[in-house]
Amino acid sequence: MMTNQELIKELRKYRCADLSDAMDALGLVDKGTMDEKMRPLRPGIEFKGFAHTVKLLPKQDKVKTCKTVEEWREELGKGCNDIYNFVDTVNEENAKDMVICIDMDGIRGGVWGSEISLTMMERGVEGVVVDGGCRDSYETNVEKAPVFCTRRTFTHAYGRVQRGQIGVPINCAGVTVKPGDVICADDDGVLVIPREVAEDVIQFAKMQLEDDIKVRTQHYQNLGLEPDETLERLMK
Ligand SMILES: O=C([O-])CC(=O)C(=O)O
Ligand SMILES: [Mg+2]
Repeated sequence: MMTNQELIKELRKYRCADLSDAMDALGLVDKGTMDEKMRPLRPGIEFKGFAHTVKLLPKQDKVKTCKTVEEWREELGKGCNDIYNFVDTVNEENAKDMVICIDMDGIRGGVWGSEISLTMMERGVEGVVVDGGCRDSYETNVEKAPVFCTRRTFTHAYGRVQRGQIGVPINCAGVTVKPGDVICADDDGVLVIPREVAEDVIQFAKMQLEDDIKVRTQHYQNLGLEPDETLERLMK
């Protein structure tokens, strides 16, 4: 049995493609494959970590009509206190290797954005996977925030969702994610590897990547290309 730290260090060597092929080898074809609507906010985001799950629910109460900005500030503050109660379950002690996974139950709303990205980057999370919306997308990319989401939107989460549960199994882009499952994200999408099979995938992923590097190294030579970091993943 590997420690989580040993496991994640090893899994970070592999591409989602290698890990997915390894899941295939174990008979788990597409069991952890999130819907392809789950995309990185920009090319080049890659991370792996352990799921911290958040479930939000469709808003039940009617929204208020505010007549003054003071009234609106108070109302929005109340709404945010409700929706964002998960923020303080993440801190500098537990954030390392954590991937926040949010299920918005199919509701529109930019629960993620350029401010909460900075909050979570300060705390030290590995990444964020939102089955739902991210807004302030341009700023979030300027900040180099590690965000995957199924939609971009300018809308807020206020008036659209409300508090659900934290640390329970969720449905995230078509896959059941349990707290502690391994979340693997790169330009191809997001793969969920249940913790209980995560050590078993390694030998198969290693085979896939070793074979790939061998074949592609030959192509690089044939084409007169300089080797790059994609051929050096196993040296990390
Ligand atoms: O209001 C929110 O929390 C979502 C948002 O726009 C941000 O994080 O910048
Ligand atoms: Mg914002």
